Amino acid sequence: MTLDLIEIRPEPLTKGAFAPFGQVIKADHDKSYLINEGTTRRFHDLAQADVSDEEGEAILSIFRGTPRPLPITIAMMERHPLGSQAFVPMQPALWLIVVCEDEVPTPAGCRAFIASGSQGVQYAKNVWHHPLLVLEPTQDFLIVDRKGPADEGAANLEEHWFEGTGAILKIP
Ligand SMILES: NC(=O)N[C@@H](O)C(=O)O
Ligand code: NI
Repeated sequence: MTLDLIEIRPEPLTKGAFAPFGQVIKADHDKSYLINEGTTRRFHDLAQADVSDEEGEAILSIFRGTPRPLPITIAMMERHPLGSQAFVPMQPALWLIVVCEDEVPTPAGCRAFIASGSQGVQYAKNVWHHPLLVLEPTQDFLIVDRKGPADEGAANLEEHWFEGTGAILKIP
């Protein structure tokens, strides 16, 4: 079966452009102050984890991403109905983000962003996004998201697979 593929060109990640989907996590000087006798600059309160629904608690993990085959094809989107999910890169390499505002995601409704190695994001709760997309052989990310009660199963992961359609990311 041939897929009906559209092309999406990633746009540069900015706070304003990403605002409908969550927050950009970046060392923003305006939100910083010196601590530790002036030896450390704290970039304070850049994003707020939203994980407490249904007895959730915040956890920190590391995702070691590896590239998908080229051309990167977006065939599905996912979301976490019970909590936010933050990705903070642990090395200076570009990476990709794909999100969608629509209640039912479609390839044409997706927006793609290219992020620098000094930019992280937090997807707001229940925002459609594609699983981690990296460009280097391995890219580590610090993840802040939600752990729920043992019996909740996959309650915090909803997937939507496109049927017969998809999007190819045109990487600059
Ligand atoms: N499934 C999982 O833990 N990872 C995804 O949520 C993702 O956004 O990469
Ligand atoms: Ni996710």
